[in-house]
Amino acid sequence: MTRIKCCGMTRVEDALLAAKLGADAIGLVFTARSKRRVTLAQARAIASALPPFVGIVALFMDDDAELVHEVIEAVQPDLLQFHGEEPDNWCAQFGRRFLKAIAMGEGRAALHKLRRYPSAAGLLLDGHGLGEAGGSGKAFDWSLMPTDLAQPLILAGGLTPTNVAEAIRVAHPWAVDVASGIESAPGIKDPQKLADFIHAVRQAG
Ligand SMILES: O=C(O)c1ccccc1N[C@@H]1O[C@H](COP(=O)(O)O)[C@@H](O)[C@H]1O
Repeated sequence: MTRIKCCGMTRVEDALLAAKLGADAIGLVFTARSKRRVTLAQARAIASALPPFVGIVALFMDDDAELVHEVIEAVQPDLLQFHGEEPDNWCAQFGRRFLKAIAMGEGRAALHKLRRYPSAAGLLLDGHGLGEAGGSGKAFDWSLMPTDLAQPLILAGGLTPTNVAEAIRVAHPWAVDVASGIESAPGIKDPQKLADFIHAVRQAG
């Protein structure tokens, strides 16, 4: 079964709907580089409303360690996600499980970076280019998804209710991660797209 993370939640009602429809995790974005950035107060409200067994992932992109510490203290996320050029030892300094995102916009050239994160609990392959922020709706060539890595791989970038089944068929990821493909505006989730996305993933197996 392919796990599902719905990223860029800014409203309690959207996070609750994702949980009700069967999302395994929701993502909260804290980096100032995002249109989906949440305040600590928003994040706390979403985190405390979520039912049990739905994970909370806190996303950063080349941010100060101080911000990461503040979020850990205030929100108690289950996982951290680092989306920038943070090295493995920097990501590991918080003593928390983390996902490391790799910008696959560079194509095959980005693949060697996957070996640089032995401490990561999982590797997230996203469609954006080096230096660009994620959450852009850009897909990459799913056939580049490696099959020989020990860590679970999460597929992200430009996934939608329409293309996610094909993405799973080609890439066989442990999980899929979506932000813009289930939105009506940045940070505002569309209930129908959310339902269609989760249904499409569950049908794909
Ligand atoms: O969502 C954001 O605003 C964001 C900002 C900076 C770094 C990462 C971000 N989101 C991540 O990007 C993937 C792909 O997004 P999309 O589905 O292509 O819109 C998303 O799942 C988040 O993990």
